[in-house]
Amino acid sequence: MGTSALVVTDLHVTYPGEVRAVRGVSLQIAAGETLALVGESGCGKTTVLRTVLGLLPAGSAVSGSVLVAGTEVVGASTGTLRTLRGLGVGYVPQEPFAAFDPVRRVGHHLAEAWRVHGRRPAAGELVRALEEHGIPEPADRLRQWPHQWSGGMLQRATIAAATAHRPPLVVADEPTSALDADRADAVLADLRRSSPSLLLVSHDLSLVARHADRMAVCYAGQVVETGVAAEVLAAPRHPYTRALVAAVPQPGSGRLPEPLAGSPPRLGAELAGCAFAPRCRWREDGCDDQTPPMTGGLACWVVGRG
Ligand SMILES: Nc1ncnc2c1ncn2[C@@H]1O[C@H](COP(=O)(O)OP(=O)(O)OP(=O)(O)O)[C@@H](O)[C@H]1O
Repeated sequence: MGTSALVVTDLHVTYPGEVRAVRGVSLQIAAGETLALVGESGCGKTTVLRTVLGLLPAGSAVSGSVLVAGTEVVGASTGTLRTLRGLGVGYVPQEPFAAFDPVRRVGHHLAEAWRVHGRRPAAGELVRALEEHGIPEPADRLRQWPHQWSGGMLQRATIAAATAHRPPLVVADEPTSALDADRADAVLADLRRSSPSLLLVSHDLSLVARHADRMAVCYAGQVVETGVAAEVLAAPRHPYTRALVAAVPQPGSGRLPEPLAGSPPRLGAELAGCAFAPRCRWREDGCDDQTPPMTGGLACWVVGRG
């Protein structure tokens, strides 16, 4: 078997101010695979992504291991991380308009993917990059300003920049949340086609169902369930995953969405027991005592036993 695109082992990240955003996350992405990281706002998805990119704010405490195509990110030098970004891992941001400098032409932004590595794109390389992502009349388009492009086209240009050097892994943080459903599907299809392996952060479970091979469900900085995306979504096992799925409207099913009551724990303190227990309808005595271990893709004292 070849080297995995990403192996995260027992990752802990604490931001300055004692915010324990990630608490013992382990993940693996095989070559060719798309893994979706899902969960409510604040559960630590972006923090995992920032760690993979080596872009945590100064003063953050990190332990564990993050191997990107075999290269250790945790504790790596600034130089190693700079080389890794773009060559080892490409990044697609959430908001394409925010990613582009409004007073620079699109071609300038795209060329930056080469400049950061001390290179200059060869003649025709920028045009080819846009062509590969279905941008019509790329030579003319390169000379345009970001505001002359649609959000979907700009997001294809960020994908072109992220994959310019064919990195083995691409990470994308809610890459289609600013797009309508049709454009979102087209952009996701483009992203998957051009990414050898993909870590996709998304809160949109229907998008995950259509585009991810596997998924990991995150709650309060921990992974509580992981598995084949279609199987997890069709038959969620963890009480939190069940609640997430039940909260999604299913047009035509005759079933009303059930919003998840309560809020996640504050991330300042050590958590005792299962972090989801205070919101869990299956909670039993003992759930608060110890954190359930991840066994067979599930971290739950009650469901895991049954
Ligand atoms: N620079 C920072 N300093 C301190 N706390 C931070 C910092 N960045 C994020 N946090 C906190 O860390 C926790 C995890 O944030 P993170 O952005 O990883 O969550 P998320 O699941 O990606 O949320 P969202 O879907 O809203 O982006 C949150 O409580 C957040 O407020």
